[in-house]
Amino acid sequence: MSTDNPREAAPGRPAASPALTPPADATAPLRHPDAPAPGELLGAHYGHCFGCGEGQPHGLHLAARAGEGPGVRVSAEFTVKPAHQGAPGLAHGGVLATALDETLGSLQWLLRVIAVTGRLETDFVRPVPVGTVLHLDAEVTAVHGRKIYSTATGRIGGPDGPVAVRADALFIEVKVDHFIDNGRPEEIRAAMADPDQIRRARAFEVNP
Ligand SMILES: CCCCC/C=C\C/C=C\C/C=C\C/C=C\CCCC(=O)SCCNC(=O)CCNC(=O)[C@H](O)C(C)(C)COP(=O)(O)OP(=O)(O)OC[C@H]1O[C@@H](n2cnc3c(N)ncnc32)[C@H](O)[C@@H]1OP(=O)(O)O
Repeated sequence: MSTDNPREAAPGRPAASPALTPPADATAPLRHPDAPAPGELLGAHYGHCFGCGEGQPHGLHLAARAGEGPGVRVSAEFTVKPAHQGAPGLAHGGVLATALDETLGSLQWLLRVIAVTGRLETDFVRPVPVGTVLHLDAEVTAVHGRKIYSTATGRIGGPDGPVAVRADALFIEVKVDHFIDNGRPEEIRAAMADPDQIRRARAFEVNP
């Protein structure tokens, strides 16, 4: 994985908006003691997730791993398929934003909190052709109460290749009730009847 700072790699890039700038009293993120080990595949948090689920034929099938080294990091790979096109032979920008969102979301496995995306700011730096393997890295930069600040890059040509897309994000911690109260009842009923899904949901919660 490249160690360069994605912000430094982007001279002239405007600073993230104030909502994505951690306040002065934000703290460094803590990797939970029961977090997956560095290098471990994280698996899907929900089988029908468009980003990571195995049950979505045209989904991204993003496979994320717990990051190596210090900090709260993950890496992931996403292969751009013909179903992901926007322009002929090129990935759709919204699909690339989804890949960044999903990679950032998978940081929750390491924090062991459940959170949803509140804000996602994306830079599209280079076009991404169909067939590309996008090498994604994401890291939590700070935590303030329920607010989780994070950043991600997607590189082409290899884990140290040039940055094609990048994002800064704010995730907001929620309880599992967020899904139970808001999701369509049939999917919620099915998820709650699936012991494997309950186990996956609990893997995110320190105090389920
Ligand atoms: C049994 C069923 C189990 C099923 C689940 C199974 C497993 C799931 C487990 C984990 C999931 C794991 C991985 C997921 C991986 C990837 C998925 C991709 C992630 C997504 O794709 S997820 C979908 C898109 N996402 C949404 O669908 C969110 C819709 N939205 C809301 O649901 C609310 O909007 C919410 C909850 C965000 C906040 O609502 P709220 O009422 O709880 O909190 P409140 O408004 O008080 O905000 C508290 C503080 O955050 C600040 N704040 C809030 N929003 C902000 C914004 N947008 N910009 C800047 N600051 C913001 C406030 O300013 C305040 O800041 P302060 O504390 O400083 O005042």
